[in-house]
Order: sequence, then structure tokens, then C-alpha cells
Amino acid sequence: MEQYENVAVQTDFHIDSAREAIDALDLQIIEIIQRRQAISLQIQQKRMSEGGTRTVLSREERILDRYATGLGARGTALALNILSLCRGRVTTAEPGAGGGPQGAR
Ligand SMILES: C=C(O[C@@H]1C=C(C(=O)O)C=C[C@H]1O)C(=O)O
Repeated sequence: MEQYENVAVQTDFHIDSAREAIDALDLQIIEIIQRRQAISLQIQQKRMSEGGTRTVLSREERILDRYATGLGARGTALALNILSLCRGRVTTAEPGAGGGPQGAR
């Protein structure tokens, strides 16, 4: 362990392998969000087929609270983006478009 700018850094720490771990986690996060989109869409379609609304703000507020509790103020921003991604039609990103599945408004 070495000290650098008051941060303990393991001497056997390698940026390349740490980045591989981050890349794997990012792929998992994307996959989890895509699964969340599919489940959220099913709920929305079911509710709308019964004459209800697509969105339920009270439920979304509870979700925002959860992310704020876990991750702070930026967790709220993340949750807003996740809710936006999960709202509406799920489409596949065009190759090279640089974006993931988009939620239609
Ligand atoms: C999925 C639902 O429908 C909408 C989408 C939500 C979500 O993606 O978490 C939450 C509330 C609703 O606005 C739901 O009511 O649970």
C-alpha cells in the first residue's frame, strides 16, 4: 500500500484490469436498465389498457427518494433519467448512434 495525495493505493493495483471491471459493471448496469424498461413498460401498458395513466407520480416520488437515500442529490438526477428511459416505447438504439434504448415521449 502506498500513500498518494492521502489516498491509499494498493501497489498491485492495475488500471487496465480495474477498467475491465468497470466495463463489465457498465454492461451489467445497461442490461439491468433494459430489463427495468421492459417490466416498467408492461406495467404502464396494463394500466393504460384498463383506462389508467401511463405515469403515477406518487410511485415515482418513492423511487426518487430511494435513489436520493442511496446516492444523494445526484441519485435523484440519476433516478429521473432512469424513469425517463423507462417511460414509453422501448426502441433499439441505431448502431453507432451513441445512445441506448430511448423512451419515446
Ligand atoms: C412502472 C410503473 O409505471 C410508471 C413507471 C415507473 C417506473 O418506471 O418505475 C413508475 C411509476 C409510473 O410512472 C408503475 O406504476 O410501477
